Amino acid sequence: MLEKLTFGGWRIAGAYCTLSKAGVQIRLVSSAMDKGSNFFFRQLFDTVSSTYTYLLGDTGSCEAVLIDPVLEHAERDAALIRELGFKLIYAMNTHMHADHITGTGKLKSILPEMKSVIGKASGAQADVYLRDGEVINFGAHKLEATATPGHTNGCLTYICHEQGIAFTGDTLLIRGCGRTDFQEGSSETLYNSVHQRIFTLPDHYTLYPAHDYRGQTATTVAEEKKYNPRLTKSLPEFVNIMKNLNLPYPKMIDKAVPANRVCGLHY
Ligand SMILES: N[C@@H](CCC(=O)N[C@@H](CSS)C(=O)NCC(=O)O)C(=O)O
Ligand SMILES: [Fe+2]
Repeated sequence: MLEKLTFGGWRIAGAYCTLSKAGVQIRLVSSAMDKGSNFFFRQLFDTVSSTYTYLLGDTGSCEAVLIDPVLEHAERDAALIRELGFKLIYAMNTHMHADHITGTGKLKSILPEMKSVIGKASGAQADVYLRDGEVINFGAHKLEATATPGHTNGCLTYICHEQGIAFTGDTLLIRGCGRTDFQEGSSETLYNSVHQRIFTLPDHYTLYPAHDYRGQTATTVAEEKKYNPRLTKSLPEFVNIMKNLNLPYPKMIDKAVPANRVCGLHY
């Protein structure tokens, strides 16, 4: 339900996000990406796992989707969604995470009308399973699910062509990429996914990863094609780099993977 607040004759109304008085309307919700297309974008962060969660909305219909929510922030995310007057229709994961428990299960109990979404090849439970090329609609906007396996089998990149943006999960990180040494990791598969499905997008597309560990927020296809220190290399060089990353296992992996297999329903 859209909350309406009034003060001095002015009225604030939900995700239409207008301030109105005597026929005068001022738009409140704006976004760095708003090109007059009713597209709302907000990047949220979890400092513990360095995970980005993305809230996307259609300010005309008020329908919204959340990408990669984190369990510990389900209340924060639900409060923001309510404040802005959005109706969450999908909480989607880019893959079955190993470093944190997804917020989708808890969000379902707070906002029961929403559906959880994950790639069919992830092997995880959800309300909606996506395969390569399938599309999620929210209001007038679309996200295309593109299979980008390699970090895990079920990794999906969600692309919004109309805005020139893509959510790459852990497949492509800013000047990096997802590790390939656990779950169903395969360096060759990840390399091919990035080169065939992400680097073939237009150069200007902005890429939003599921994590960043160095304080960066976004990148572009052109930047990563030029500066990614792993993926600009040949396939054999890339495989060798990945073999020698020697990263410690994520602290939460033994709790997170079983919980995420049921989309965080039992946490
Ligand atoms: N230290 C963190 C885990 C960090 C980590 O392994 N990140 C993953 C993405 S989460 S599955 C990764 O792929 N990193 C690639 C890299 O090059 O850093 C923890 O303990 O949770
Ligand atoms: Fe991951």
